[in-house]
Amino acid sequence: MDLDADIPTLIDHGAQSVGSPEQPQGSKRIPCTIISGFLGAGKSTLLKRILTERHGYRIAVIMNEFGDSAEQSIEAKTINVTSKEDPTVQSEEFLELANGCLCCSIKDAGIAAIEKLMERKGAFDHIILETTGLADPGPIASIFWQNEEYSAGLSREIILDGVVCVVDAIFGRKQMEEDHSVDGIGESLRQIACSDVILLNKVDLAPSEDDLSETEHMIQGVNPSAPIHRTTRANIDIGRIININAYVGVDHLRMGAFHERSRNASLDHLHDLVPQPKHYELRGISSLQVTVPPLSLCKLELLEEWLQRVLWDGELPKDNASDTVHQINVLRCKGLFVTDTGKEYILQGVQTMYDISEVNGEDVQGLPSAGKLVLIGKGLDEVARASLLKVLG
Ligand SMILES: Nc1nc2c(ncn2[C@@H]2O[C@H](COP(=O)(O)OP(=O)(O)OP(=O)(O)O)[C@@H](O)[C@H]2O)c(=O)[nH]1
Repeated sequence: MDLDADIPTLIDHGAQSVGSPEQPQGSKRIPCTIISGFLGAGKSTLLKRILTERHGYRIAVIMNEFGDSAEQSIEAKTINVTSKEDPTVQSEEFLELANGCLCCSIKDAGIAAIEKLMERKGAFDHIILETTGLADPGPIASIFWQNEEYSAGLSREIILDGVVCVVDAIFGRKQMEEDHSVDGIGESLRQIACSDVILLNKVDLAPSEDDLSETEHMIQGVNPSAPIHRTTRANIDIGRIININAYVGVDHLRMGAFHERSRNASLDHLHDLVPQPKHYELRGISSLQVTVPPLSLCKLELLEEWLQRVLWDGELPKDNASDTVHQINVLRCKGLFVTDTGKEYILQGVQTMYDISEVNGEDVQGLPSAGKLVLIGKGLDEVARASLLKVLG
């Protein structure tokens, strides 16, 4: 199943930030894609494909290790000397590949690896970061927002493009059904919840069409907003997983005491993304989708307060009629809001962080008559829906 029609594409038209530092003239930020995936689902197969195929993109791939997956099987044009201290020492941290890609091995995870890579700026146009070993992509996606060091420096150079999850078509369903962890949300479900694109890989091994459909149905139940692409040996048009601009408009975070408005942004088709509301729950994870009518600015503020309560305090605002605490754990949220004054806003959020940014006037092509809101996480039941609808009503 290809759900392209439902892709929540957020397109950057070079909109200017509101309340955020201006981009230096002529500097274009490098998009970064995070790849997560179930054990054995085909992440390395996908990366190998990216590093070897002639796709025309110059991609820097940061792998947790390339000893077994790349070095032996990929013909490198050069093995670069990268030691600053002693240029005669070959550290083999970077491989420049025949197809124009750059392969980089993470020994020091996260920011340090990206910083090191950025020393080679100009040699690539896109970064792909593999998260093997870091099963939950949420925290790594959030370093693009929350890490002070990162925000101060690299976020001016790099922008989160999207999170891709590779799911095993054979064992994926079982992994999701049996998924558990101490806080009740297992790794595979977190990965699906946080994804912007899903590759259902190993479809050649699937016993039947029904079996694949059932897995897709389960994935969609957890994350209705991510398109699913069926693949064999991770054979995917690379344009479907990179430059998807899933996070455009998110430069700054709002978390705890942070209250920064971020840059403008534009979007395309977000209003088409949400299928009809239905409640589907898998190990406590479900999604809540609502159509949001045109809002007054006052209503928009009330909606934002509701979101803050849910994202930051992990509970619904208390109903006057009862003292019951209704706990919520949101892993991912996204939305489009339209105001009665003709403005559009997009919401993007990962875990406790979110950003609401106004869409640039010139980027609004035919104002949709209504907005949408999608929340993915725990506790998003009918009580949560009623509470949200009360705010919107
Ligand atoms: N038949 C078939 N085999 C596949 C497919 N994709 C990957 N494989 C094989 O499945 C095995 C696991 O694939 P990897 O790409 O190593 O999976 P991974 O997600 O990187 O695995 P971990 O890093 O161990 O979690 C390898 O033997 C691949 O050759 C596919 O679509 N069909």
